[in-house]
Amino acid sequence: MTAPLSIIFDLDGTLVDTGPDICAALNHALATLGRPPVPPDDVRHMVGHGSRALLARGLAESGESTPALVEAGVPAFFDYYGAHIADGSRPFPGVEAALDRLMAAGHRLAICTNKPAALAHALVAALGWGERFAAVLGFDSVPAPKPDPGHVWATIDAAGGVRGRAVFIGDSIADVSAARAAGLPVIVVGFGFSDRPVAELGADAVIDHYDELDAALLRWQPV
Ligand SMILES: O=C(O)COP(=O)(O)O
Ligand SMILES: [Mg+2]
Repeated sequence: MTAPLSIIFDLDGTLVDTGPDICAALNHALATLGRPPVPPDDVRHMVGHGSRALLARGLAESGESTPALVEAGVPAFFDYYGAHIADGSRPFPGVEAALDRLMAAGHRLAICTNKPAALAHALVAALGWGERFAAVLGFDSVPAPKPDPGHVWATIDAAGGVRGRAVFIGDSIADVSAARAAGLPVIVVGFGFSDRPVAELGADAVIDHYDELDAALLRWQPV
C-alpha cells in the first residue's frame, strides 16, 4: 500500500455547505443591531476568515462596521448559530464516501477550521462524524489561526500525524496561505465559499467533486 498521509480539511465551504445556517445566524445578529439582512449568496463569500470577519463584512453591507459593533453582535451570532448548527448545513456531494475511502486506505483525517472549536465539534457531532476525524481544531484552539501556519501544524500534531507527510484540502485564500506557509501541498475545492476565482488561489490542484480527490492526492503518495 502507498504511504499514508495526514489529510487536513477545512470545514466551512470544504466539507460542509454551512451557508444556510451561517446566513441565518449572521442575519439574526444583524437584526439585533438594527441592520438589514444580507442575501444568502453574498454571505457565502464572506465565510472562511472567522466569525468576527464575517460580522464585520455583514455590517459593512449596510453602513458603519467598527470593532465595537462587531463585538456587540458576537453573542447573538454565537447563541443563534449554536442552537441551529446543522438545521440546513449539509455535506457536499461525495464527501462521506471520500472520507470512507481515505480512512480505508489508512490515511489520518483532521479538521483545521476558523470556526470556534466548540461549534466545529457540535457540527461534526450533528453530522455523525465524530469517529472520522483524529482532531478538530478551531480558531480558538491555537494562539494564531489560519492563515498562520501554526494552526495547520497544531492540527497535524493533535492528529498524531507527521508534518512532512500531510496535505491540506480547503476552499479559501486563508487555507492556501496557511498550507503554503506550513510547507504543505494544498488542493482547493471549486464549489466552496471563496470570494475570488479558485484558479487564482495558487493551489496545487482544484477539484470540482469529491470523486476527484483520490486521483488528485496520488502525486503525494509515493509507493
Ligand atoms: O470563517 C469561519 O468561521 C470558518 O471557516 P472555515 O471552516 O472555512 O475555516
Ligand atoms: Mg472554508
